[in-house]
Formats: sequence, C-alpha cells, structure tokens
Amino acid sequence: MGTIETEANPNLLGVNVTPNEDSNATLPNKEVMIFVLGGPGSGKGTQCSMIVEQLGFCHLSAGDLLDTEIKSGSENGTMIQNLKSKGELVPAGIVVKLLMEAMKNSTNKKFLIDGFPRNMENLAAAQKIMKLEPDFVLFLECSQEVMIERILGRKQGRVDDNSETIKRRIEVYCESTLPVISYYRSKGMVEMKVLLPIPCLVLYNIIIISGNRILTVRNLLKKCLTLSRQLSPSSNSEPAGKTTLRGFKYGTAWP
Ligand SMILES: Nc1ncnc2c1ncn2[C@@H]1O[C@H](COP(=O)(O)OP(=O)(O)OP(=O)(O)O)[C@@H](O)[C@H]1O
Ligand SMILES: O=c1ccn([C@@H]2O[C@H](COP(=O)(O)O)[C@@H](O)[C@H]2O)c(=O)[nH]1
Repeated sequence: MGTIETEANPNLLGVNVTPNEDSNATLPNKEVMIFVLGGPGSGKGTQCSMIVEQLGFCHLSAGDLLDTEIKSGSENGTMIQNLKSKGELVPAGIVVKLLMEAMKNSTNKKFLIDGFPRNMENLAAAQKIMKLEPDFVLFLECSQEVMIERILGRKQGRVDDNSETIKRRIEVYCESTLPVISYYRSKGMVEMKVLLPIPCLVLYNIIIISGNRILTVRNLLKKCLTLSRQLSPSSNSEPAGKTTLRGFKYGTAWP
C-alpha cells in the first residue's frame, strides 16, 4: 500500500517525535493491527471492549490515552484538556508519542487502535513516523442523530459530552476524519460498515483471527459458500462463484 501525499513533518506535529537511532520510533512487531474509526458516540469503545473480551486484543484508545495524560499533570495536560473540552484535535505528535509508548509497553501485540488517525496529519504521522499500517479499518457508521442521542445518554461526566462540544466534534469528524476513512476505503481497507443498532449484533458481524488472518463473518461466509460451490456445483442452483448471504441469521451459532 502506498503512503499519502501529505508530508508528515515532525516539526509541525506539536512534539518532537523525529526517529533517531535509539528512539522508540521503531515499533515492536505487531501481530494484528486494526484501526477502529467512526464518529463520536458511534460505539468504538463499546465494540473494542467486546472484541477485547472475546478475542483478547490490546485496546488502545487515543482519547483515553489523552485523558491519562491530562490526569498525569504533564506539561501538555492543560493544553490537551482545553482542546478536548472544545472538541478540537490535539496535535498529532502528542497522540503519536502516547500511542507508541503504549504499544511498546504492551506484551499483547494484537492491537485495536480506537479513534486514531483522526485527520490526514495523523494519518501521515502514522505512516511516516510510526510506520503503522492497519490490517484493516473497522468503520462504525452511524447517523448524527444517533450519535448525539448516544452521547447525551452516556452520562459518564466527560467534559466534551455537552451539546455545544458534541456539535463541534461532529463537525471535526465530518471535515477531518471522514477523509481518512475515504482514503482507507480507496485502498480497499475498510472492512465493514455497521448500521446495526445493538452492540452484540455489531460484534457478531465480526469474526477475527484465523492464524494472523482477519475475516468478518460476512466474508468468511462468502468464502465458505464459494468453496462449497466449487466442490459440488450441482448441489446449488446459484452459479459457481456467486455468493449469497441468504439464509444466514444473526444469533445463530457460528462454528
Ligand atoms: N450499537 C449500539 N447500540 C446502542 N447503543 C450503543 C451501541 N454502541 C454503543 N452504544 C452506547 O452509545 C454510547 C456511546 O458509545 P461509545 O462510548 O462506545 O462510543 P465511542 O464511539 O467510543 O464514543 P467517543 O468517540 O465519544 O469516545 C454508550 O453509552 C454506549 O453504551
Ligand atoms: O487521535 C485523537 C483522539 C482523540 N483526540 C481528542 O480527544 C477527544 C475525545 O476522543 P474520543 O476518541 O472521541 O474519545 C477528541 O474530541 C479530541 O479532542 C484527539 O485530539 N486526537
């Protein structure tokens, strides 16, 4: 996969993360890397928790790492808090540094990166500084009305869960994050869009890890159908190679 045209100039990223000989810029080998993207309140954290529970990934939420940084009282904490409370994005270099540290410290090398990259500058930093490419991007599509309803219903006391900031977060998502999703889509890396209303059904749409391969239930089913038709084409009225999802019911057990 190629990289984007935008130059990730480390000097413009807010923090010096220029790779050097002994820096932590070289990330340890990852086994699997999934980026989880979607609008605010689309369910990224919820899905990640379920994937962690069921499949044992290391979940790294960029937003949570920033919260930890705020609480640590670091020199960047106040600036991060201000940006977050306004719904604005934090400079890429800060997020990149936090993510790299967390990845390096994790013994679990199956990563779910939640809420990053958020804009094209983040994407350039991920590619050029972190040398980070996802195996695929899980995109949780959700209408703005549902996102707003979910955030207002969440009641976790977040500084950015108020009507004014939610409006700005959605604007930032549309202006800055959707182009990232379009980029990955243009590379054929957006594995799924999810419109399902119930968290467990969303998770059920995913089946992960067969060796180091990642397949959605949908794709796995397509492959099985294709294979079964190739093996005994006469047993099926549909043309060989054409797959259908007819007959698949959510809630039925998948081996
Ligand atoms: N599929 C779903 N159906 C109904 N409610 C959901 C679903 N997924 C998540 N929720 C609820 O919506 C709220 C927002 O979900 P969550 O915190 O996972 O979103 P998020 O994308 O991580 O948000 P943010 O970007 O603001 O951190 C939570 O209260 C969660 O319980
Ligand atoms: O890569 C990132 C991730 C997050 N932010 C800031 O944090 C908040 C909340 O993020 P969630 O992922 O929705 O919890 C976001 O609005 C940004 O202010 C960021 O700047 N960069």
